[in-house]
Amino acid sequence: MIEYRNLRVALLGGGSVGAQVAALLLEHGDELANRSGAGLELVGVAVRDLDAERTPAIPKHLLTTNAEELILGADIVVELMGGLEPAREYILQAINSGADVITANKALLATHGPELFEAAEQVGAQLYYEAAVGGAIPIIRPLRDSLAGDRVTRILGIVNGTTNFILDRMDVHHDTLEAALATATELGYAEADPTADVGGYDAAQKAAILASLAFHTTVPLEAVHREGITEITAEQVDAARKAGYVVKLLAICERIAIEGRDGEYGVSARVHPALVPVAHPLAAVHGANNAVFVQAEAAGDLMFYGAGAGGRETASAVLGDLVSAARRHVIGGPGIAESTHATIEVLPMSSVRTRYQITLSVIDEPGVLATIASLFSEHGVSVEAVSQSVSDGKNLASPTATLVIVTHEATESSLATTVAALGSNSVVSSVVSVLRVEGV
Ligand SMILES: NC(=O)C1=CN([C@@H]2O[C@H](COP(=O)(O)OP(=O)(O)OC[C@H]3O[C@@H](n4cnc5c(N)ncnc54)[C@H](OP(=O)(O)O)[C@@H]3O)[C@@H](O)[C@H]2O)C=CC1
Ligand SMILES: N[C@@H](CC=O)C(=O)O
Repeated sequence: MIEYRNLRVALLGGGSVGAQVAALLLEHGDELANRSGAGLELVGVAVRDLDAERTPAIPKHLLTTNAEELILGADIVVELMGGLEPAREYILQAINSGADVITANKALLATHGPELFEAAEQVGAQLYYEAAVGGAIPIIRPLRDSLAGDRVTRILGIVNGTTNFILDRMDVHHDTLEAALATATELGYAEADPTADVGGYDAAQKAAILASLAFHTTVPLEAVHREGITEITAEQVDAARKAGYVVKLLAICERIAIEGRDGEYGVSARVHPALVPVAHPLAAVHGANNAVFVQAEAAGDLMFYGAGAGGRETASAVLGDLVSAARRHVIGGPGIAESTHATIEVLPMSSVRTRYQITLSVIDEPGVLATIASLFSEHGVSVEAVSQSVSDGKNLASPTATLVIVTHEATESSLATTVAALGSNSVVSSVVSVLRVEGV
């Protein structure tokens, strides 16, 4: 039997993820010690309510409400409380007392990442955050280490398990958004405040983290364009399916050429619902799974897929970080600096180019199609396909028809002016919906 040196592990949070981390750490301690070269001793779990029921149960003697005391003397601090404060304060306390830190807190990293990385660099500590994006999927390490020698050009993915679960339920089981969210919450996928999921905030935080890492810069959270799924209706999901698409909440981070500045590039990051063709691999991502496509100049296309949320699944990524942190303690040496010091221009949403599907309710009379087509062309947006459904016959005095128009790639700004012109034209009764089309 090998005698290992013990590392003291303090866990902050014993909720969906924290309780699973504690259980796995206690169950698999010997195996983890063999892989790390050090024993991992769980010295305590900080929570708010000592009497709350936990699944799986955490031994009572490990629970404490005194996080600050727990951090003192820990070699590794695992932050799984969520939220900005006091998580930020505790992480800084841990770093400054010489501990390595593991966190799954994307909200904190997207908001205060530079401050935390800087603090860690100052004292030679390491901040690990594999679980912050994509749950169980290894995506942070591949971007930070495996692809460090390549140039990433695009990331396209589903990075929020809750919204994917909801949209999938709406599509496959015809659940309402509210019913599907209640199930996602029960299953431990949703954030403490699920507005973070359905409003696209959680995905935007993950997009900021991925873009910063992939493009070796700092992409502030405020620079990520964000739209959630709260406006997506059952009718849109059904209509999309009939037209050969699935609605997904996507995060897209791109390195794009800056118009009018030869040879110069900027980056953009956006989160919004989009239509994905049914044949695209992202359309087959069901439940709370996530999938991230990474395009890099030399590597080409890579796809990362798996459980994007869930306590036990996410705990797997946290334990991977724990083993890495323990190995670093055994081997010694400085931490890996986050290479986000370069400043690359973050481009506004108006400069993004993509395709769109616009659904219009129009007056059903001769010449309307020609008027609509000329409005698109006047604003520099090229139409790829048009389909028209017959008048509903409800109002015979002024019959209407539904036009579904799919465009070629256009900039957001030209699409916006086109939609404004359509909305104010007398042949258009209403602009029913505008959705971006991705993954074509
Ligand atoms: N759930 C998931 O699928 C995933 C979650 N994450 C991230 O992991 C982190 C944890 O998520 P999750 O486990 O779902 O969250 P939970 O809300 O289930 O758990 C939070 C835990 O932190 C404790 N806590 C909160 N505030 C304090 C405080 N001020 N002092 C002491 N303890 C505190 C709570 O104590 P008490 O139980 O007593 O209330 C609870 O045990 C979050 O950052 C989340 O974004 C990342 C990937 C996936
Ligand atoms: N609420 C998040 C949890 C994981 O990050 C999600 O649904 O993806």
